[in-house]
Amino acid sequence: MADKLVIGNWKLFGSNERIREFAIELKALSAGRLDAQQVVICTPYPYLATLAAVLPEVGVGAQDCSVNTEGAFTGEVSAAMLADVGCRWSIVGHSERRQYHAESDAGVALKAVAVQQQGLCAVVCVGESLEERKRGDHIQRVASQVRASLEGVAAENLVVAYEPIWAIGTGETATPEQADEMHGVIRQVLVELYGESGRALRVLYGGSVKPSTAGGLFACDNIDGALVGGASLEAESFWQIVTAA
Ligand SMILES: O=C(CO)COP(=O)(O)O
Repeated sequence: MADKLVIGNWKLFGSNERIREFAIELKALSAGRLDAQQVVICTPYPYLATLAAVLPEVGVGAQDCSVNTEGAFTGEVSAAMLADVGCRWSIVGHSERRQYHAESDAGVALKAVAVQQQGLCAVVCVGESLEERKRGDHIQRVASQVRASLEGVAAENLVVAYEPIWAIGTGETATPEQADEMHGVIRQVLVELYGESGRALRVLYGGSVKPSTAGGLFACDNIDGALVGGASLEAESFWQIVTAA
């Protein structure tokens, strides 16, 4: 498992029954080789506590978090609540949140701060659209997204995930060269923002990661792990990606 970090993002999938089956299957496949610091699963909110109970061998993560701590904010879930149910990670700024809920870079940064203030690790997502890549604007776009999405965010308990929008759920993975190039750019920005501690931050790749593509991506110097959507829903394919790390 080297020192890569693999995070599964279940998005809007799952059920109590599915999580219990998944736990049994993953325990059987992994036979004691799981490390909760390196393997994380982000489920919908209602299943976080179940996951923490049935699969303590993995880190438990949420897919979003409120900027608010408590109050009259119907429908929101705070970082303190996430911590309270055994959650140690939260994705913030996923492109699906940015697209369907109009989340801005500034809003994402506030969420990351809220997550970190409760001692959770924030997984901040960035990534360009297909149009931006075709125009040749992708490097500049992602660099500016990283800067703006990390405004006020600490280097401690921070992971950045590069997820090109055109590669999410499309079956079209970025090539290791495309991903490694962008990860190098992101690392440069992290050094700009945090000095030498920025160099040690983990930058994950996400977007159609499959057992067949994980090895090539993980072989790249700048790729510190993966944020896996579809392939994290089955214990077998998820475990194959974890073992490729
Ligand atoms: O959005 C993703 C993970 O956050 C990637 O999803 P897929 O792996 O299904 O492309």
